Amino acid sequence: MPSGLSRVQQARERFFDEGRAPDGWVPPHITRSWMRCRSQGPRPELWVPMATALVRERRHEARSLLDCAMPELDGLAQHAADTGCIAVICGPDGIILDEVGSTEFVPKADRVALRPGADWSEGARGTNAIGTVLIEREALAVLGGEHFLDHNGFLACAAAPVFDGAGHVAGVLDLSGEPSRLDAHALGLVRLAARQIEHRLMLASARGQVLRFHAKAGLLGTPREGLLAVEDGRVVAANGIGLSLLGETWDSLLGQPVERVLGRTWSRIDPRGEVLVLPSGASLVAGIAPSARPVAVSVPAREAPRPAPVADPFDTLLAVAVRVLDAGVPVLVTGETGAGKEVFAQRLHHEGRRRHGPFVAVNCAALPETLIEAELFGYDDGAFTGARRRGAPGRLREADGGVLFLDEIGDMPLAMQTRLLRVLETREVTPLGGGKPVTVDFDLVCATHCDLPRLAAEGAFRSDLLYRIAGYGVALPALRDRPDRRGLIRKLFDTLAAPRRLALSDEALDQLDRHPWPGNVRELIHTLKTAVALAPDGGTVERVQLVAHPAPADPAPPVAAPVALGDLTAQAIERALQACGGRVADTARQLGIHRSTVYRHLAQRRRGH
Ligand SMILES: Nc1ncnc2c1ncn2[C@@H]1O[C@H](COP(=O)(O)OP(=O)(O)OP(=O)(O)O)[C@@H](O)[C@H]1O
Repeated sequence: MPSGLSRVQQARERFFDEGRAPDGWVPPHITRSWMRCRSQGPRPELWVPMATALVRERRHEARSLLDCAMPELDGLAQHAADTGCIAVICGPDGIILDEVGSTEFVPKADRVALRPGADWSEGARGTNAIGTVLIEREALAVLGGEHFLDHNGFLACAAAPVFDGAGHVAGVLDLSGEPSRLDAHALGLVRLAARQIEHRLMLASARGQVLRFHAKAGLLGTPREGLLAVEDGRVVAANGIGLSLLGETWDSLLGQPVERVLGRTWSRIDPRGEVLVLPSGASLVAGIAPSARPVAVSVPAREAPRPAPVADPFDTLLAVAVRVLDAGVPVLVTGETGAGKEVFAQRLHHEGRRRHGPFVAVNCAALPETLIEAELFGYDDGAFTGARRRGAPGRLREADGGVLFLDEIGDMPLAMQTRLLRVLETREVTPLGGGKPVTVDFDLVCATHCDLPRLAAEGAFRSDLLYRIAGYGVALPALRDRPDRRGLIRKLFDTLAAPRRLALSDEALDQLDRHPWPGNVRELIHTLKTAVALAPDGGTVERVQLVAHPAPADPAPPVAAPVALGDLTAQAIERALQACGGRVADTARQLGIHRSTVYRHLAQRRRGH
């Protein structure tokens, strides 16, 4: 379908390498989207699957959209299967709710997580047909290299918004395939199907009396008619066709007295149809639609077209934790470094009741003790003399209405623990400098690699705070203990290797599966990235380079006692810190460890451990 792929290539070079606007080289909606995506900064490289139970819940929430879309999806399924594409329907947040189409394309779509439960908003995936439609609010195509992220470059997608009667996007319908397979009619097809879904959705859900109208009498009663819902003499909903027939927009029309729009004679309209003379002098044929009724929900929601993947402990833990957090209970996530505690917290936010509020993450080990108080609780104008004279609200207040994530909570100094406890008890924050207390409302997620009950027993952590933050505990398993380890390794490899079309040999998979992974998923991702970087395009990774770690089951030699290892790590960090002039980021890079490990070391040094 795309002609001029090289133009896109040139546009990419202009934009990504030279920082120049790609105007005229790609369609204007692509330019606008690239600009938005660049200003948002980097996005996660990997897609973390949504728990199956949560996908089911999303589908239940969107059941009227799905019921109304089902006839169109069934219609598109055949077209998609014949052309080697898939058709998907998403909710208003860009989460894919259902997919149908070519079984041949599904595994390829899977590589980039184009599947139910995945988030295809622009914020998550950069420029793509679904996410860009949600922002541009019109049907459009995104072809090959027009995708913001390189690894989506093998896709060609055409999508159209589905509007409800108030002009909100209720969902997005999308056709996706490889550029050579998506035909020239795809955009017209999704646009037409989206209109039909809107028509059905409006008839099924509009309040009041629904009027149908068109300039041509023969189109009355078809999905190409205009619809207007009237309640208490005012317009409460309209479909897009109705707006264009009347020359209105949702903003100009909703809430208006119906006489203003349709003229005095509107009340004479009957079900058989009547000629209506508008205040503008134009005439339309109008009738009354059968009374609105709630959409039938007896049809069971469609299940995802493939069997559920091997049980992912992350998924199971997440589904329960979301419910607990949504009930206002603080969640404490524990697990080894790199096990995915922060990813878990982000997903709790993303899938919980506060998903539209902020996600504010504070790494308690990364903040110098002198700054942590101001950073968390904020300060009033004049609380400090010198550089920053204006006040700051503090991270706790920034989290209002959202989720506050306190990472490495075990490293929080005792004085700060006391203040935090007071905030959690009173739900009020008092900024430094004696300002007035401000009420805050957030859901709390904390994480730690420490044994908090032991710290509490030793007096290094307040036990009353421990009870407050650990309303519900989630212990993330280490990678070596995960039953789905092989599947996870393969999935991460496939995602990272997709742009290079690499395969992973069974021997390499066995080798990865046997490794003890003390650095958990973080170490696995680094290892896979290195393997992918070293392999030739289109080849097979036969062996991977692994750092030698003593396997946990190995009889450990006496010198490798954990304490001695801990000391060795501390010495290595100290040496690297010295060599890097105390710069944490450089130190972490030199040692190939995460910055938070260095910060944690510094925090322990501060506390004299
Ligand atoms: N289930 C997952 N799928 C994909 N990537 C993951 C998953 N879990 C973790 N990761 C990746 O592994 C890395 C480490 O994850 P994260 O920072 O959440 O771990 P952590 O337990 O908070 O580590 P630390 O205690 O060292 O801060 C990140 O790059 C993250 O993107």
